[in-house]
Amino acid sequence: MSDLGPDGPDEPRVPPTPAVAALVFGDRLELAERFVAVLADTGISHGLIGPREAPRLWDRHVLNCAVVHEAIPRGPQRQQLIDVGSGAGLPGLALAIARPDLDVHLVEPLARRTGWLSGVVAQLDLSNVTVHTARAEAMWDRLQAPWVTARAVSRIAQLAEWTLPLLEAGGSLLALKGERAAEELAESGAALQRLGVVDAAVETYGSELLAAPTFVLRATVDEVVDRRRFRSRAPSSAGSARRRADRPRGTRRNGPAGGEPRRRPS
Ligand SMILES: C[S@@+](CC[C@H](N)C(=O)[O-])C[C@H]1O[C@@H](n2cnc3c(N)ncnc32)[C@H](O)[C@@H]1O
Repeated sequence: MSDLGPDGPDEPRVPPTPAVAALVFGDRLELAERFVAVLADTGISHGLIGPREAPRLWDRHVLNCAVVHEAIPRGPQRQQLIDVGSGAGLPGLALAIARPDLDVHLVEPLARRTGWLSGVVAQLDLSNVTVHTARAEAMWDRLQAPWVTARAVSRIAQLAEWTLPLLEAGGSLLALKGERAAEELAESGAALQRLGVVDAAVETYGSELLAAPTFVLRATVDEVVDRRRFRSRAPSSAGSARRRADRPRGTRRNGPAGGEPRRRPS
């Protein structure tokens, strides 16, 4: 792997490790450095991250994502986390490196991206990561966790539709957002409530460590969300075909609340 950029020897592609990275990653710093090196190399050459991002891979991407681990208390047991729309492994891989006590599921529909992600997981020998090639909605019957993360996937109302059914009762969606997170929450608070969110707030992480802190829109549910609240059509997967086959004849997925069969007009 070359550490020189495409513009020649004066243009280093792998950014130097900032001192603060050791505070965030502790004894996993070397793994984080290897992740940054892969991002700077095949992450860019495979188009998962823009070439202009190379100099700011640490502060704007890997550290910016990893500091969010503070939102997740350490418990006596391993916890599951589902990262939706992982792309180049952000925030999922950054969190899996920072927190080996988490079992991280990367959910990303584009096979080209999950192929790359699986390669990185193998290269870094990360035993706490599983990669799924699927949309979030296709995982509703297959994964459930107390934590779901996402960065730059969609606005919060749409993201909530896709991800809330992946949460256990009491679980939280942690959506990494820009500076306008509070505005987005104000616009979408009512929609989130309708979707089953009982508590939503904007939190900041990394204020003492990073030049620009990370804004997280946290949306919490108190019970497993009834998927019939959602407009999103079930994905065409073996799972949804099976669910359709299981459904009594004459009923529809988006039937009236309570799941009563919709009556045919006589
Ligand atoms: C702009 S990229 C962001 C990637 C990464 N999270 C980051 O911050 O660099 C958005 C990603 O979300 C994925 N995506 C879009 N809709 C999705 C869905 N319904 N379920 C899971 N992933 C989705 C896309 O394939 C894409 O990789």
